[in-house]
Amino acid sequence: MDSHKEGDRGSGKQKKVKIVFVIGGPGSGKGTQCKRIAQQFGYTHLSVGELLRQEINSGSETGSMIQKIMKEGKLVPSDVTVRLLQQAMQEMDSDKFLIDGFPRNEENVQTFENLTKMEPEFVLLLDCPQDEMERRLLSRNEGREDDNIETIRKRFKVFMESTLPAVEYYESKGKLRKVDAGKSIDEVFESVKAIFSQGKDNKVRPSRHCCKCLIL
Ligand SMILES: Nc1ncnc2c1ncn2[C@@H]1O[C@H](COP(=O)(O)OP(=O)(O)OP(=O)(O)O)[C@@H](O)[C@H]1O
Ligand SMILES: Nc1ccn([C@@H]2O[C@H](COP(=O)(O)O)[C@@H](O)[C@H]2O)c(=O)n1
Ligand SMILES: [Mg+2]
Repeated sequence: MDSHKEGDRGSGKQKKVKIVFVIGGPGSGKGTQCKRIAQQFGYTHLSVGELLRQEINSGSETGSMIQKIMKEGKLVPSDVTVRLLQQAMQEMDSDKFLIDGFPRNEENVQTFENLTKMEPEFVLLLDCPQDEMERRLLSRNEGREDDNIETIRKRFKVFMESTLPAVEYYESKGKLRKVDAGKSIDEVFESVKAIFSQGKDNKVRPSRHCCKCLIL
């Protein structure tokens, strides 16, 4: 896949595919905000966690490998994750994708760039204090196997150690857009809307501590 839709090749009309990544700690509200963004701004919402859970539910060998990793709060190898994501993107007739929960580490970034030859337009970071994320996950009640305190703590550690370096990569490229996600759903969406309405020009100034979650 490249940054132009396959079906447009040969017609002389090549449509550029727009990608926005949405990242943030576990429970920062990625899924909640993505649903609203998709509805209001016409994006196709793909949750990478959901794609991995679908693979688990398919009963495949890859699915049982993913299940063990998820239970431990760890990250699935990027070649597996990116191939599932690439397949889902190819199946959708869309030129605007909102990719929820990706990238989670620098390997995710490199594998995505290598396999798809695409880059995100920008990356939305939902920046939320850890105690608030923990409260939200413990009361989510959706039956997720990883919503227990042991796995939640492991997921926080992975976020700090593996995801934040990927956040910093996009910050250094001027592609990071950060919102305070510790507020109510409606208030967070107001900040998110401002970013999606302004598009490219709404850049954040680099800061020493790019993330509230850093201050534990
Ligand atoms: N701003 C908010 N204020 C209070 N509760 C929220 C807010 N945003 C989301 N929630 C609730 O917190 C829980 C986690 O939200 P959500 O599933 O959107 O997070 P997430 O970032 O996608 O988490 P995960 O990484 O585990 O998939 C849900 O029960 C959701 O309804
Ligand atoms: N890029 C990713 C995304 C997710 N995972 C694994 O799935 C779990 C759940 O993800 P959510 O986005 O639904 O929270 C996550 O804890 C990882 O185990 C992944 O490996 N790589
Ligand atoms: Mg989610």
